Amino acid sequence: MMAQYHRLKAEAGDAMLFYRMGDFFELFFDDAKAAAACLDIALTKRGADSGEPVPMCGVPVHAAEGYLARLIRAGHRVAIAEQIESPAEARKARGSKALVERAIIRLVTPGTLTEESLLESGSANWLAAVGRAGDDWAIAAADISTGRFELVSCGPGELRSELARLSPAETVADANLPGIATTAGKGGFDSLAGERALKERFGLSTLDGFGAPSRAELVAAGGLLAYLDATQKNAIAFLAAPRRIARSAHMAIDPATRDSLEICRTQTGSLAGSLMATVDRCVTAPGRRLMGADLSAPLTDRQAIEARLALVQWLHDEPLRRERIRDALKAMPDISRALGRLVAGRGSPRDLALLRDGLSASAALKAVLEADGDRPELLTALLPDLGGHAALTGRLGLALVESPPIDTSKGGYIAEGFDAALDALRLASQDGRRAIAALEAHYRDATGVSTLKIRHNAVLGYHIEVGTKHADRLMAPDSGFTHRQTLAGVVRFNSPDLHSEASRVVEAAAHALAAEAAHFEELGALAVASAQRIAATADAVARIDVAASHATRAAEGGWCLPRLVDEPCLELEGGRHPVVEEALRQDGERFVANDCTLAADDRLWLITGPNMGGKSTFLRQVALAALLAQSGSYVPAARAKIGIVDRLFSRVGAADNLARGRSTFMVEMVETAAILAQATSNSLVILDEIGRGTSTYDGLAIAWAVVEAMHDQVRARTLFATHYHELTRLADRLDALSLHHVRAREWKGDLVLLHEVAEGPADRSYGIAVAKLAGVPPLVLARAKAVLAKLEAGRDATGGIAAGLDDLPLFATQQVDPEATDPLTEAVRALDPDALTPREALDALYALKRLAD
Ligand SMILES: Nc1ncnc2c1ncn2[C@@H]1O[C@H](COP(=O)(O)OP(=O)(O)OP(=O)(O)O)[C@@H](O)[C@H]1O
Repeated sequence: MMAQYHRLKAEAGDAMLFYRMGDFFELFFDDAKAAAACLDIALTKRGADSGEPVPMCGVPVHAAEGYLARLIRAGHRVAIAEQIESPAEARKARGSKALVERAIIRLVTPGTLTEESLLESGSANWLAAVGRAGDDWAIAAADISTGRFELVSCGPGELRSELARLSPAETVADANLPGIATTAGKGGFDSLAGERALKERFGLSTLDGFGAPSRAELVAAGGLLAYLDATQKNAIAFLAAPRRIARSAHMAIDPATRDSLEICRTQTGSLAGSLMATVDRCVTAPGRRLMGADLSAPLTDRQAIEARLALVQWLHDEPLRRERIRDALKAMPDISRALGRLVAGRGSPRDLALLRDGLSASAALKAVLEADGDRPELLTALLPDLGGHAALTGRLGLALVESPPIDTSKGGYIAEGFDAALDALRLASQDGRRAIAALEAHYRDATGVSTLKIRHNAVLGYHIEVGTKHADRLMAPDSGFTHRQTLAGVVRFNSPDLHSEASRVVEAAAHALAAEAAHFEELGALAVASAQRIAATADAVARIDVAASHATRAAEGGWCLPRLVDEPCLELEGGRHPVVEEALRQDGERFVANDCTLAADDRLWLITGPNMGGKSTFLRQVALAALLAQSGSYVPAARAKIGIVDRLFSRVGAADNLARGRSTFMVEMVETAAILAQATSNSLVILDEIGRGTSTYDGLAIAWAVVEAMHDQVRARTLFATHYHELTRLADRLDALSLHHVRAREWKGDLVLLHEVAEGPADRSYGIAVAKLAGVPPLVLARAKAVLAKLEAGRDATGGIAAGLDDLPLFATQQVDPEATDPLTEAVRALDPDALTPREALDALYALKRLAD
């Protein structure tokens, strides 16, 4: 057995090996130690290997899923080694002491899960494979729990953003990718192998139907399919035809921006408090997953966005229609995941019932939608996908009981009346059970033992049981009973009549079970045959659910339909931050709405004002408005006009980020550099107190230069919040920059924050007033005031730290002029190598070196 174990363990590699022994999965050696610690189960010892006791632990097979979930969540991967023959078969084939043959039937990894209990219903579970061909990179991503399959090409700089959009449960690659956690792939990262695997998988002779994937995409797809084959073994993971996603089709949002805007998760990793949590009103699991995908990847194609918005508006403007449709949606179970399990061969009759109910519900939804004449285009396009399953639902409706069990071993999921032969078998088994009950009554009479019972267990099957003191009566040679077993307190017997009735029951039940299993297989195959169309239905339902959710949320919060335009502007009237607004409302406070009017000739807003004044909130609400609008949602504002944003950047100055324990200033500068390199004139950039993580002089200097570069070079719509009051001087020189501040007032010595964004610079900084608000002791406050007075007097006398900056040449004239020369260049140009002797050449070299020094 140990030899077999070691062979399987070698095949499992770094995955833990679940080794099936009867009713348990056993783990040995280091696997046992790691699993016992992670699962908090007993670590024992068994036998010896090379003279050492073998550490061991085990989990019962029927409860394995729960343990698997915990191991996967803790970052382990698990290989399942099953018995692939019964002990009887092993004995028959290889003698009485033969070892049962085992094989790894599946590698359970975070990116290849299909079980309900291992997955989050509200989010997709992506497995991503990264491929590369020369300078081109690509990601092939699959969620085999629902069959989604995407191919995305990207430049080397975009890889992280794309992975951040997908947020995969597992990423596989051929080699280590710096800064990205990956699992080693299982080969196949090769464009020819990829092409072959895709063709084979989808039964095609050419991939033109998939839009002729790029070489890098084929490399990625090859790696992905090889990994799926290696982990799923003989089961076929569910994959719909791949969708090629053009990188430019959605707003580029890099990982730092996603973190900072807390789109699907907060910075601490929770759903509560994220944008998703405040926006989501979906009533189906596929809808919730699509909502997450939409918010993670807002569109850039105006028409596509407007098509989504038209559907939302259609649902928003008619509350009764909306409620009718949401009611129909509520009846919809998660058919995508049920289908994923069935395709992978891990489905149950319960999954078939989910399909039956879900597909009937979608047909009902279709009827509700068709009752409305004037439909938006997107809905008309979705309608056909909602129906067309009548044959399948009809058959499932007849075949299955109302709510079938997940466990098939006891049968009972095929409905009465579906199969006459099955009904007859069930009847026979029932008759037999009734006959056994009659036999029990008869034996009680005949023996006079009123406590006599006919029982059933796995070892003896049906048997007669009496208390020890009555046993003698049945022991008599002519009693007609045969003794089987004596236990403390009871004695057990058999009889010819019982034996024949019991055989009838057992045989009929076994045949009934087999008949049910055959029906399950046939029905499963029927469902799997229409997998692609069922997946399309699930997608259509999800799209409608998302639109209904946006409509509901907009109606709840009084949000507006945004107008999208191509020119780079961003106008919000009465804009609000949805998450902060909700948090304030829970505390019974009111959110102060603010306007924003960025335009080509007023594209950089410099915002000053006291701490806690609402600068960060304002910045983020503008970014979120663009993100929501482009993902097809209404916007928390009274009016919104938004020029399509191609890339969104949000950076928070180092000091705000301290809790994350990085070398903060460095990170801030790296990220700022990325914005300066990547943002375009169609981007939206939010910079919150950039430069504050270093000394005042350095920080101001960097902030100053970044503002100039954003204004002159990048020309993106930019909101820049800062405490460096000195920056406001830039307004005199940069014509598309304007000054704004969050208002505050001091009233009877106390600071009142108004959270209103107004024009012009802040009159002063109020830092000490905020400190007072925070409860800094009066003595310290008094001292701070004295120090401040001294500093301000000094500043007034010298012009402050920014004195002289007004004389600085404009940023543009600071550029390196390619024509300008320096003495070293002139000296080099003056040399004529052909006219020099070796000795003169050496002298010239010394002269140049001196000049350089
Ligand atoms: N428009 C608003 N209406 C009502 N309350 C608001 C508004 N904006 C912000 N607040 C409240 O003020 C708090 C502080 O806001 P925010 O973090 O945006 O301030 P800040 O100016 O960026 O502060 P700091 O400079 O210290 O980072 C928020 O948590 C919120 O409770």
